[in-house]
Amino acid sequence: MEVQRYAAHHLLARPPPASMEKYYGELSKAGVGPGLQVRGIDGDMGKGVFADRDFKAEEVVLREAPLVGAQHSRNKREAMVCSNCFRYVGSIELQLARRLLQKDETLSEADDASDDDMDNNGETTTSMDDEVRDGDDMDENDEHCGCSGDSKKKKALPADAKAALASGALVLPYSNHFPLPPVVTCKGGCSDDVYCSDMCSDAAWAAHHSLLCTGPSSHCKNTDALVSFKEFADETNDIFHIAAQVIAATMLRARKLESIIKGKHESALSRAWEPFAMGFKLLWWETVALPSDVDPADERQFRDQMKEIAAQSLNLLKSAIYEDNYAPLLSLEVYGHIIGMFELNNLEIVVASPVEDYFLYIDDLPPAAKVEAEVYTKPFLDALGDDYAAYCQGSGFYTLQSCMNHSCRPNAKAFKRDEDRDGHAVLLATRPIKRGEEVTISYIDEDASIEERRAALADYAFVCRCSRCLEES
Ligand SMILES: C[S@@+](CC[C@H](N)C(=O)[O-])C[C@H]1O[C@@H](n2cnc3c(N)ncnc32)[C@H](O)[C@@H]1O
Repeated sequence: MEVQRYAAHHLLARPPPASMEKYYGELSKAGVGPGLQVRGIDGDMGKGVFADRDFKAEEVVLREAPLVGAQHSRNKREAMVCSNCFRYVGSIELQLARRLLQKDETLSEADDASDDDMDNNGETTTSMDDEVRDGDDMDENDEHCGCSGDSKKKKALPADAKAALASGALVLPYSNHFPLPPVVTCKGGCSDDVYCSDMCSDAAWAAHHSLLCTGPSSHCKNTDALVSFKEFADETNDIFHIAAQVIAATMLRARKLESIIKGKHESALSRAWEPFAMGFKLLWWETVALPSDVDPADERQFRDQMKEIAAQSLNLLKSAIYEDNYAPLLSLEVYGHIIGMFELNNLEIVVASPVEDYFLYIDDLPPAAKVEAEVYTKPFLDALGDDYAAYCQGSGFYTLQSCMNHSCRPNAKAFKRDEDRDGHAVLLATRPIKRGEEVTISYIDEDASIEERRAALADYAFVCRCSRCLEES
């Protein structure tokens, strides 16, 4: 046990500046983040990202794929996207059918819930799940077009219309203007994940999915436990899905390295862990800010509940993929720090939907063509209501973006352009950035007052020391 604890501490130790700079230097030589350099900062700020050349205002500073990431589970049921690169797949018809079926399910769940409420004499309850569920408060991309379906007057669609959409028997006008890559199913045979190409399927399989697949060809030793782990994550916190990716990816890399560094499990594990060792981490349940609806007197109980939920999730994952050689990686301490790392570093994955583009296109057609097309499209738009504009939502950990410090006077921002239709993080310069200057983003709404900014940054567990906060305090 002591040995295991030591090994977990070893994994969680902050890498010394020299090995950190070597790691990012090698990434830079390999072409990751051209024009940027990661280096240590004086004081206790750890590391930051610096411009290695001048950037013009509005220029792309960084475009980077997530190291690990997942679509939020609720969103996964309505938007069908590649689990590796987050591009939409299939066809407009298939996407519409999925969305409509999901809407039906949500409505029937709501009916069941209102029946339950009646059973509870009308009382409503809040549970821990409300605190730990993640990603329900997306605020990007929520501009709606003027073509919103009329949900008040909506008529139920016949079931066969949805089936015809899903099977491809019903082709909507102009949908061929929005071609999507074909759906590639998981090579392990699970129905949880689909891909846009064999390349994406192979990449995910090699990186982590071979251990996290619930299908018949999975390499996981107990797929029943894995199914329970995934259901538990869906019910409590999506972030557990991504934590499992980190663990599976590290185990798979360590196995490969072991064949090179023969018999040295520990050094193979440390080397395999390196991409995540670099991420800034704190223990999840001790770090998250106390939600406003939790009484400060109940703080300990709140944190203990979060720890308990993490422990339950980890136990399910261990039943599925535990191996003695990687015991420290599967300790609660490391698991809690992986989730804490996401809390402090992750970026929202947002991908605009081709379904919204499609309805906007129909809305913009010349009047005669529009009337003709709407005979087919309007019933679907009405059935969807505002959901026609739902987009892909998820969360990802990005190697370079996660090294960027916050400033209330940032010089860069995360911004998806029209052409950015995948899960890459895209950062644009908000003003000219000179070579040698630190590249900073704002983690919060920087237009708020200093008090509001401080309160919002409590979620990230630090007191801001940017030039603006220093001036204003
Ligand atoms: C996403 S990480 C940024 C990279 C981090 N400096 C590192 O060494 O990995 C966020 C953490 O960096 C530190 N940080 C970022 N911006 C800061 C700021 N303006 N003032 C003080 N600390 C900051 C905080 O500890 C914060 O939790």
